[in-house]
Amino acid sequence: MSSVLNRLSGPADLRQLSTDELAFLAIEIRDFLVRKVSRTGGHLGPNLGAVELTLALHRVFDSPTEPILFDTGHQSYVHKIITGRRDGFDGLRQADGLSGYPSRAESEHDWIENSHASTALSYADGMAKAFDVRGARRPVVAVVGDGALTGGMCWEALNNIAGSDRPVVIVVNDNGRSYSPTIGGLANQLAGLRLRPGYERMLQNVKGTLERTPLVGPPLYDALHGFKRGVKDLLAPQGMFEDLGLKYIGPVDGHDQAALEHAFGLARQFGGPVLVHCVTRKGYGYAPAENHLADHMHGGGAFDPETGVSLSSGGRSWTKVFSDEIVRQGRERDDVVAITAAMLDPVGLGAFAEEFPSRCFDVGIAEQHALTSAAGMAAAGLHPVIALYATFLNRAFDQLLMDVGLHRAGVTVVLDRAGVTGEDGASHNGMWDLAMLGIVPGIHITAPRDEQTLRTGLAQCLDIADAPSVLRYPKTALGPDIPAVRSTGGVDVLAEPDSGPVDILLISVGAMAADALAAAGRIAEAGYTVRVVDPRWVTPVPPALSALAADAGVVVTVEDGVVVNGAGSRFAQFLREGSPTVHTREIGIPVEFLDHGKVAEVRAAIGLTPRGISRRTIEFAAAVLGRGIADGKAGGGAASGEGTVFTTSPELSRRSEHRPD
Ligand SMILES: Cc1ncc(C[n+]2csc(CCOP(=O)(O)OP(=O)(O)O)c2C)c(N)n1
Ligand SMILES: CC(=O)[C@@H](O)[C@H](O)COP(=O)(O)O
Ligand SMILES: [Mg+2]
Repeated sequence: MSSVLNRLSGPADLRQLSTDELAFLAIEIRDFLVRKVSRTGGHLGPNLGAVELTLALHRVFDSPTEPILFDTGHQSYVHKIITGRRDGFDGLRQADGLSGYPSRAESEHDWIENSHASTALSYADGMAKAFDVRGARRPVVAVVGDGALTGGMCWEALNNIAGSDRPVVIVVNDNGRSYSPTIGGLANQLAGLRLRPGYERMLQNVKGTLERTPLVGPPLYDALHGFKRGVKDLLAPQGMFEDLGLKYIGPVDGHDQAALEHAFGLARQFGGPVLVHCVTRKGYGYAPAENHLADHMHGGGAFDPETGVSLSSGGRSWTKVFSDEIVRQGRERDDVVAITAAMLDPVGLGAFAEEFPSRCFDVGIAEQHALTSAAGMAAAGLHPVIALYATFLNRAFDQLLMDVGLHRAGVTVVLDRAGVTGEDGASHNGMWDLAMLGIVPGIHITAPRDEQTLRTGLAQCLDIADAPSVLRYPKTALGPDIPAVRSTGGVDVLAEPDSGPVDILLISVGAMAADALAAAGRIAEAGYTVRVVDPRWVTPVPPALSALAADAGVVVTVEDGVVVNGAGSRFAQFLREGSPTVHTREIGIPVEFLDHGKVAEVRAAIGLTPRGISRRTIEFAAAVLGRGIADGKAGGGAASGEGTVFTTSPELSRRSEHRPD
């Protein structure tokens, strides 16, 4: 059979295909996904599991008029292939290339693009209400994973959807996994339903026989139709959904094209809120993914398509250091417990869970619940450590503020993927935590710059029993330790000229230290004296910053977080209280949604590089200190000297020769 994939230009073409052509297309798509994603990296497992489901949806529903929404969106590659974007996969998740999630800029078939889980049902509810108000009632389809279904917003939406007569079609893509097996009562309920995948097929056979039976057949089928509810209750107790007022169809074999299309046809015909329970397998059709027990190749970088083995080296990572340190702490303190929101291994809690199975809790994709549940644990005498990706804390701000902060609960939140994360696009950058959390009364926030300060910082957080504490670090590779030249009042001085006052105090937040030091080298070459410090704690602001600022002409902060109300803003406000005339400048991430691309590319685009930091710092110093960049070499200002003697720790000065750009 000649390629079907190559002659596919849009969903309408799907409806002309024969059963055999569809089956062949599914094979071609799987082969395409493995070939492309093996080169670019991405979410292979989820998409291999959604091939037949997505094909069936586009054959039964008329996208984009009848919207098809993907919760989280990481499983929408097949949808993209079907909707004319096959040729873009060589640039998947790359700057100016195809997004790894739905993107309204890419296609009219993409209605939503937030990669935070558990939102699709709410969007669907809203759209269905809008179509109603506009007198343009039509089905809205939301594909939601069993993992996403553990998120609270789903149940808020279900409450609204089930209570209406609007045609919202909820397609549960149930593969039993988030990254690891999905947890909780809902998962058990779905698992119970999954055990009977033959249910729909059995029903089809009965229906077919009865329809062929003249006279008694049809009325008997109607009777059976009523009985079907009973049969299902017998075969698949699914009262949960039907008691909510949702019609339940399933469980359907999520890889049986005909069964899927039949079920979606029933759902479309029903014309009201309906849930179709599709049982799929993550990684289906590609043995390395099916056999990858950790997460069925849920996500990740480039890999060998023959074996599925990752091509990226393990190497040191912030996550691995946290993973090691939390186990160490867990051995010393039996009050330390850990919480993950369905990301046990990605956030580095796998080792802790293995050593302390009774002290590690996976709450599902339920960050809000994680925070308040942790507050409950703290109230009962434990010290919980919640490990999240920074961006996913956004939705749990009120819980952190009120349920933890107001209650002065000793809860530690460890934020991985803080700062620019790059390839996962706008909604995955961990860029809002410093700006968001600084307003929580009593909160303690630390940003380590290396392994040593991560370990120390975590231990210090665990010693805070009467307030929330937060420790945050990035996705980027973990470099060598950056020792301090000296410390003053808890503030680490990383580099300074040999003598006293300086033109510029450069405050580096957390993992920006290496870039800040590289920038300082450039600044010194421009003839300015500069002291680089790491305050270690963003809040409470270390008082020693005041004296350091008093000894500088200008103060510049650099952080991997939004620059409005970020750490720099807080330092500036603190310093102004002590010295109203202090000149401060903040360098960080602009208040924008950043397009996907490699971390280095995104940082370069926003000037968060040694070159960008030094340029903006020098411009600011020149403007305030009254010296043009050219004559900056003349020294003057708070300190002078031809060029600048620039003291860092010995090993550091060797390294700064090879400064990152
Ligand atoms: C609020 C939020 N928390 C965590 C994540 C990280 N995350 C991305 S996909 C995923 C698992 C999703 O499982 P499921 O919905 O079952 O989809 P599947 O990958 O199985 O198709 C998680 C936890 C996220 N995207 N959003
Ligand atoms: C959708 C999803 O799974 C995200 O949470 C993201 O892909 C995580 O990626 P990293 O773990 O590579 O940062
Ligand atoms: Mg799943």
